[in-house]
Amino acid sequence: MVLAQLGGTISRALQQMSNATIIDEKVLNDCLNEITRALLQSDVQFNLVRDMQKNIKKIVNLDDLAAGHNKRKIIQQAIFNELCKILDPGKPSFTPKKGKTSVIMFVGLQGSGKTTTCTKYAFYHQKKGWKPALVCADTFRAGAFDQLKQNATKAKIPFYGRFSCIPLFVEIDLSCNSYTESDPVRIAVEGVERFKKENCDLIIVDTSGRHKQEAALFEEIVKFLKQRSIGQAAFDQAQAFKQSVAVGAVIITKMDGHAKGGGALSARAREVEFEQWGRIWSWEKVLVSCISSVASDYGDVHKDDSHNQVAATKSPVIFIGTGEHMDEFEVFDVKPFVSRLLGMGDWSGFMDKIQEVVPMDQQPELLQKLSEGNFTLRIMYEQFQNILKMGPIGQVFSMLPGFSQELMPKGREKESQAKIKRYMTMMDSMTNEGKVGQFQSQAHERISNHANS
Ligand SMILES: Nc1nc2c(ncn2[C@@H]2O[C@H](COP(=O)(O)OP(=O)(O)OP(=O)(O)O)[C@@H](O)[C@H]2O)c(=O)[nH]1
Repeated sequence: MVLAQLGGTISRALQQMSNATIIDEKVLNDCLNEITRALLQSDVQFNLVRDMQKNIKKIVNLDDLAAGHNKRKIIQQAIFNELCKILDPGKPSFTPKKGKTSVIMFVGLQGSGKTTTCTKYAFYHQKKGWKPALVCADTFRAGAFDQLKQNATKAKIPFYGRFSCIPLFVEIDLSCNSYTESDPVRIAVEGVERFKKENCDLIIVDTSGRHKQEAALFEEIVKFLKQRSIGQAAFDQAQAFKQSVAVGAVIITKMDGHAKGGGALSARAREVEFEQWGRIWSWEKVLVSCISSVASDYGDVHKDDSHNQVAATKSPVIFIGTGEHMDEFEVFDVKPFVSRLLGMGDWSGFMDKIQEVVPMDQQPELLQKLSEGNFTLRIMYEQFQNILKMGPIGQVFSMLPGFSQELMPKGREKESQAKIKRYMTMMDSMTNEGKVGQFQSQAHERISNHANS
């Protein structure tokens, strides 16, 4: 993962600077040059990197810093702040409110990862106590409905959609309320209405991917907007949004693999096409655009395209996709992200994860047991379970200071996860065979022998 390499290189440059006996101009320049090289290799725009270097040199004027100043700390802080500046769109992101219905429509180019990300987004919120639902309005790609259905079923999230591969209007009554229909607008409207009645607070609509060059870009979604009888006033208002307001938020997908994600994340506002997004925006509030950080996904589209797309939306990045699995999905928040990138950890994210997996009502009980020295095999088993529930362990560990993603490539991460599962199975069979007592008394015996010797 290029981002892991970027983080590793920057941390190493900082470490080398910290190890120097005296911080002089040469040490500072070496450190900045190393960071600059790493950022450019990750596709961050040249101008941004050049400005960053200039700003840091302005802030860290070694001649002016009196003796006694902690130069290392000042340089580190300046680098941290400048990296945050590069990634910060300077605009708050859209945040849906729990308990209040929000309809979120996912848009993006073909293959950017919309269907996968819809489920990740729903799953993430479901774990936090939301009531999400998925609507598949992608009737263009055969298999899109099946893909969403499969993912939704796995995550136990209600879904609505229709098969597009079977001839029009042949209605097949399935238990999942899905039958054939090729009009995505109708499907989306029906799905949204249905889940509103069921009091879902996060209704996520997956749409079909569009190729950048298509003339009828998002035409069906605009139709959808009209059909929603929002009234002329609202429609006019929506027109007024044209170009000035685009999508509510952006999710960058495929930040794993060979993506040079730095560029996609740091893209700045620029006028580009997709003007229709402005109109779509006011329909039921929010559009989230999925943008792949892998520029080659778009075939003949220019390499720089992922930058342009983020820029086009002028919207903040809210999540990043880091793999094909449901839990390979991370909140994107500039400061914690930079902090993790530099191996400085993200304690608030870590605590958030812990609270997600250890139910609030069980936390005092667990603490009580631990404080009494009452650590049993059962507790250990439950904690292993919790670790697995927290998501990919590389993702979790990267929230701890000193951890570098480089240290845990995906293969090794899976290996560790598999080992934990093996230990759990062993513990399970020990419990079932009543061997726990035997094991514990053996362990006690060994401990007391050790203490006596
Ligand atoms: N490595 C990686 N693969 C991803 C990620 N997100 C999606 N994918 C993969 O990208 C491919 C396309 O994803 P889809 O979700 O089908 O994309 P889509 O935008 O819905 O596609 P269309 O509906 O055809 O436009 C699939 O093979 C996904 O598994 C990610 O974050 N990392």
